Amino acid sequence: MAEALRVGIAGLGTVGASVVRVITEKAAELTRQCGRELVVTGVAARDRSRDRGIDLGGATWFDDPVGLARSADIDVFVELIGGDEGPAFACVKAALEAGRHVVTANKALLAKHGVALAEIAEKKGVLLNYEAAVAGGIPVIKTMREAMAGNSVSRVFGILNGTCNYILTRMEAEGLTFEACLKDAQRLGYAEADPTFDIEGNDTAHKLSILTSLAFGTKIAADDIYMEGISNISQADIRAAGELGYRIKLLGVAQKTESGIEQRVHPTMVPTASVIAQVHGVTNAVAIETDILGELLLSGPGAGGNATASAVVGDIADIAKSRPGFQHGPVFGRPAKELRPYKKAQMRSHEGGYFIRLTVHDRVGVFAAVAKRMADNDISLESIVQHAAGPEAEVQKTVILVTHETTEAAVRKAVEGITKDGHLTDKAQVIRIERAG
Ligand SMILES: NC(=O)C1=CN([C@@H]2O[C@H](COP(=O)(O)OP(=O)(O)OC[C@H]3O[C@@H](n4cnc5c(N)ncnc54)[C@H](O)[C@@H]3O)[C@@H](O)[C@H]2O)C=CC1
Ligand SMILES: N[C@@H](CC=O)C(=O)O
Ligand code: NA
Repeated sequence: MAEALRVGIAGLGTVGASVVRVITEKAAELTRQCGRELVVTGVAARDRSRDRGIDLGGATWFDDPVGLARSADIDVFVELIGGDEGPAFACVKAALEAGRHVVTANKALLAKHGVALAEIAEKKGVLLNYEAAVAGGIPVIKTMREAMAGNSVSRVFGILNGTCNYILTRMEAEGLTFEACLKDAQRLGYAEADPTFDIEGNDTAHKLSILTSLAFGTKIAADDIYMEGISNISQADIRAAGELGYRIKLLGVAQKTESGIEQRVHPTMVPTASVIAQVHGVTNAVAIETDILGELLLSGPGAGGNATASAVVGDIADIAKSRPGFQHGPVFGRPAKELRPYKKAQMRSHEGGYFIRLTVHDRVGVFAAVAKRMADNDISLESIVQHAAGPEAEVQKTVILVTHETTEAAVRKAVEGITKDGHLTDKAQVIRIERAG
């Protein structure tokens, strides 16, 4: 049997501790599958005395993750610290420069430094594996990088953040508040160390930027993503969506358009009957549309210790099985130096349907004024619903408009006009509708 693969793990939190547990509990099966043992020879974390309920065996403890990254006693360095700079960046770079294979679950790091790190990995002839960084346990990186050779992707989109999908699902199903659902997501180990990254869309954007690069062969451009989170989605939006046959999901979407690549993250109305609308709780889903394969939808657990550890251990096992000259190819599917510059499509030219919820004064002429602003901007309406609006029902009404296909620029202009007309009692809520199978 080949020599054992020596693994160094930095970060022993939700994911790190689960990875150690899986490697320990599944040792015999992993050895059979990889043809060699996986042994954790070194670990680094902040608090040495904490009881994590895991068996670290004879692993050497490092207070400094960079020291572990450079250790001669590891073959693969696993980064599970998090963050796009600081210790995570320093130790991944150090490990690659020292010629160690790297496995990471850190999408924030890859969104910012992925191309530069890939260049180092490719120069050094080592692997940089990151399956856990996008959609947790779903094998979407392997699928896009290895199983779809020759396919040209036109659109990739999905539910990429387990915390947000968990919050939206429970708000709808149980009528709970946003805050209560977020607290539970944190308790269950789904949320980022700073949960604003989840709820404001940054985490989805980080993941989307990686998928965009794999899909279109472009450099990662996370800063060019249009982004809106779910923190201002209310029970009123969820109810209104339901009445009109939609469900609200936080989607990340990357698609080819005539003017470039559109990358956007925002709450989205998807038809209740679509498959993606049936993706509940912490589950993620990624839809990929290509010329050869057609439409592919992958779904599965997107966050949490076990789901994420499954992807991390899969990446380590790939390294255990790899032999020089028989590796899975470049980090982002094409050699890092050959990734093309990313050409951004402006959000104002986005085309699609829109849901617009207006809370208006209940007085003569308001409905007609709203309809006029729509017509002035060439926006044709699929439906208009008017309701009494909550406790102020005597004096205000809710008007919900669903548009046919139009442009973002037209909708923004119409809503600006309606706001200027002075009929609104609250800020207009605009949610994009996505075509989804
Ligand atoms: N929790 C989840 O469901 C998922 C997490 N991820 C990613 O996995 C990574 C880890 O996430 P979690 O385990 O949830 O975070 P966590 O906060 O539970 O664990 C992070 C660990 O890193 C340690 N750490 C911090 N600074 C350190 C330093 N200077 N040296 C050594 N250790 C240090 C902390 O003490 C902690 O043990 C992050 O990049 C996260 O985005 C990816 C997919 C899912
Ligand atoms: N915070 C993330 C963890 C996985 O990437 C999420 O909720 O999806
Ligand atoms: Na994954």
